[in-house]
Amino acid sequence: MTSYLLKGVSVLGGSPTDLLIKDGVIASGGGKADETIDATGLVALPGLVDLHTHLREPGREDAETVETGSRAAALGGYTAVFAMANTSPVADTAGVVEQVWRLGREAGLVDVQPIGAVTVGLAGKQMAELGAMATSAANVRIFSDDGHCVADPRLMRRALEYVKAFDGIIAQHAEEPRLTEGAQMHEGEVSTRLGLTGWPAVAEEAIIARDVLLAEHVGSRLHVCHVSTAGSVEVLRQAKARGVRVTAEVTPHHLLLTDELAASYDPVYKVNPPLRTGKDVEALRQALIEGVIDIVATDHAPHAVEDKECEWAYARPGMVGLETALPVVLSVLGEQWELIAERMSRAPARIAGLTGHGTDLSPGSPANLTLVDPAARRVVDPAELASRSRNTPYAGTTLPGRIVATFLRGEPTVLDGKAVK
Ligand SMILES: NC(=O)N[C@@H](CC(=O)O)C(=O)O
Repeated sequence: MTSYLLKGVSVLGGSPTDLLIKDGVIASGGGKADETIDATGLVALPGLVDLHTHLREPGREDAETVETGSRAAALGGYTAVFAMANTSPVADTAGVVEQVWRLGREAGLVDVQPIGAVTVGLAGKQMAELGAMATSAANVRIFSDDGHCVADPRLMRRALEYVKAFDGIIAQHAEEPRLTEGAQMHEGEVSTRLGLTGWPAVAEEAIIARDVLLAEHVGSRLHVCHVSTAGSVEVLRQAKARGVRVTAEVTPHHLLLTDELAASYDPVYKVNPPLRTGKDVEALRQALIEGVIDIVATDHAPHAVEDKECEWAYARPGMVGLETALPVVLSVLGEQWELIAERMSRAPARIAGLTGHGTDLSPGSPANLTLVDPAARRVVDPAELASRSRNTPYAGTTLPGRIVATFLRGEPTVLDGKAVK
C-alpha cells in the first residue's frame, strides 16, 4: 500500500505540519513516504459524511448509479454517504439494502450505507421489515421514507418504538401532505406573485412539532431531514431544550438560495422542501452555528434531463449537491474549520454511529480525510460534474474552495482534484 506524506498541511486550520498516511491510518510524526504531496496552503479535514444522498440505483441508473454518485461524493470530499431508500424497487427489504451496500463496496470510492424505508413501498400504510434490514449485511440503522412523509401518527409512533431496540433512528421528511397538495414552491409573497400553488412553512413545522412529541413520548431517536424554515428551528430549539432525542439537518441550498429564484421559472430551482425566504435562510444559518441544527446534509437529488428541463409544474423536485456542498458551506460560514468538520463530518458520523469517520485526524485514526484549497475559486460548470445528472443550481456561480484530494482508509480516491478511478 502506497504511503503519502502531506507536507506543510494545516490540520483543521492549525499551523502547518507534516501528516503521514501509512497502512490506512494516520501515522505518528512525519517520516518517509512513497509519495510526497506539497500541501502548503491546504487544509485537512476528516472525510465528510453525508446522511442524505439519493444514488438512484436500483431503478434510475440513467440519473445516477452507486458508482457515479460515489465518485461525485469523493470529489466533494466525502468518505461516507447514506443512500436514501426511494429507489425502484424501494429499499424496503434486506435484499435491496444489501444490493446497494454491495454496489458501494464494489465501487470502493466512499463507504455507502443504505437507509431503509420505514413503510412498504414508501406508501405510508404498513411498516417495512426494519428488523430484517437492521440484521442484514448492510447493518441498517437509519430508516426514512424520504420524498414522502410518514404522515400517519400511529405508524410513526410504532416505527420510533421499533427501532429503539437497536438504537435506530427514524429520519423524517417533514411534510404534512394535506397542506402541500399541488404545491410548486414556498407559499408566500413570491408564490402569490407568480401564481404558483404554495407549500406553506407550517406543513413542515406541524410534522416536526408532532414528531418531537412522539419521540419524547416513546423515548426514541428522531432525525429531521432538510429543515427549511425559521419556525422549524424554533420547534427544534424548544424540543432540544427539553432533552428530546432529536437531531436535524439543513442542506447547502437552503443555507444559500431563496424563493425569489423561482421567478425565473427555471425548474433547476424546484426542490422539496422548497427554497424559502431570506429570513428563513438567516435563521437556518444561525441554527447551524449554534447547533440547534446538528449537521449539513446534501439531499443530492440527481434527475435525468427530461425530468428537469421541462415546464416547472412537471419537473421533479431536487438538485445535485455532493460536488458543491463544501464550497457552498465555505461561502456561508467562512473558514471556520472546526465548525465545518463538526457539522459535515463528526456530528453526522456520531449520529449514525459510524466508526472510523469524523475523527480528529490524530495518530492511529483511520485515514479518512479530505484536503481542501481554501484560496481556490471555481466557476461551477455542470458539464464537469462527475454525477450522471446536471441539475445544479450553481451553474456559472463562482464558489470558494477546491477539493484537492480525498483518502478512504489511506487510499486516494481523489488526487489533484481528479477521481483516481
Ligand atoms: N429533495 C427533493 O427535492 N427530491 C428528492 C425527494 C424529495 O424529497 O422529494 C428526490 O428523491 O428527488
